[in-house]
Amino acid sequence: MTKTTNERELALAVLLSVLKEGAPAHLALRNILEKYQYIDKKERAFVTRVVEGTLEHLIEIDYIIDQFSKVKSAKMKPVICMILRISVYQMKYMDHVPDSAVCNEAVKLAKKKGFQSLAGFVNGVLRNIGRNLSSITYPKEPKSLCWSVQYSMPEWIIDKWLLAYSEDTVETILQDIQREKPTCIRFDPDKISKADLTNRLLAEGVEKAEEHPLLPYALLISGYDYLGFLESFEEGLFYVQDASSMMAVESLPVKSGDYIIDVCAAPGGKALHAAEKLAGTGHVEARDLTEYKVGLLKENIERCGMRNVEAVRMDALVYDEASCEKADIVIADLPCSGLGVLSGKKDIRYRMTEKQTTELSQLQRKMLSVVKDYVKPGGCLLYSTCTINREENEENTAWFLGEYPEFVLEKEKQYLPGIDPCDGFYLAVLKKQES
Ligand SMILES: C[S@@+](CC[C@H](N)C(=O)[O-])C[C@H]1O[C@@H](n2cnc3c(N)ncnc32)[C@H](O)[C@@H]1O
Repeated sequence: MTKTTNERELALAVLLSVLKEGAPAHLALRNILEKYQYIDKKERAFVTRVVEGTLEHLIEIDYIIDQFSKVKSAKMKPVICMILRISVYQMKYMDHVPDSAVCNEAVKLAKKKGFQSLAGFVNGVLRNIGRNLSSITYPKEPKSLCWSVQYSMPEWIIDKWLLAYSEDTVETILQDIQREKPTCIRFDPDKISKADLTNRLLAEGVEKAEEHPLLPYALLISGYDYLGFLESFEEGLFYVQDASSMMAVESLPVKSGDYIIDVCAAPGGKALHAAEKLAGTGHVEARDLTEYKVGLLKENIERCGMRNVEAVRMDALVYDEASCEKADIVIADLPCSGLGVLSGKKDIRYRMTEKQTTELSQLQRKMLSVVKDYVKPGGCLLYSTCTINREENEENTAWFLGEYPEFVLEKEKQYLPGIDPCDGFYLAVLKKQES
């Protein structure tokens, strides 16, 4: 087996686990890169690029395959379909890989995976695509179909956004989602200065580290292999988090000594950020539903060396009498459709359905009506999601204010990808009146 085949085989394994078994892409990719730590930086970059690129262009790739294959992609054996997909991605988007090499490797991989009898089919479809790639015609209308193929976004999502935002805004969002972006990290200026952290990162092999335009304690970094390998990460000197998500805690009136409950806290971005704002005082109770999630919280608390935050297993849907009117701040960063973070999590768009977004908005309402009681009079409830779906955001906040007039809206902001310099994110700060 050649090294090249090996990389494609790893990409194939990740994509099958994502698109066939429903594993989240970032976790499936991380697991395989951790398992194959011995492969070099270039090979790891190839696997990452093929996985992310194939997901990013999946609808377009299937459209291309379906132009040249009698058996449509939806009807193919999953392994064969996925081999064709990663191959079309390389042919269309990786100029340095010759089409003939892509075809040969695809045929070898099909045989290796036990599909000897379909090797000719794979070869025929790919050679045909290779010959005609530059003359493929794309749909021109309706807009949602045209953009669906161009930006590989399911049509129902585009239709939903077109109802909420202008055409220009929707196209800006779609373009931004396809753009390659640096990773955003948060650091605690009380622990390390920006200059010292930047120097550490550059010394550890990160190519670029720049201040984020929204926040002085956020850096945009790029040109690294795997963050988990960096000593500065292991030492807890930074936390990977988008700036929009940092704006949630940044919008809160956190003061020394506050008691804060984060009802859906894992993996801990906002809980740890709030604990940092407390500067060693007060207490953050970081809750989540399962032992696994509480484990993730504990890992991050430990790595960041925080003492004023504690991970607790608790169901946000079940009323906790002991918390009634105890918290200065309740953070409700609730499960959502994730349609604001499609740039980093490229697979969400293929998993989420319209029906699920409605179910999620109902779930969010239920959670809010339970956890609102934990806020002290005069305290605040933060409601946030990483989606740009109005039903889960502004509409839920309007519903909440109608149901619970003891709360008033202090702040509300919808960040949009491409319009704001960050992911899509929604936040509402709701203050509970004193009387
Ligand atoms: C958007 S994520 C939270 C992200 C987190 N606030 C952060 O900043 O890192 C939503 C979380 O809600 C948790 N969750 C889902 N249902 C829950 C429930 N019934 N009770 C508590 N947590 C729940 C999920 O496990 C997930 O970790």
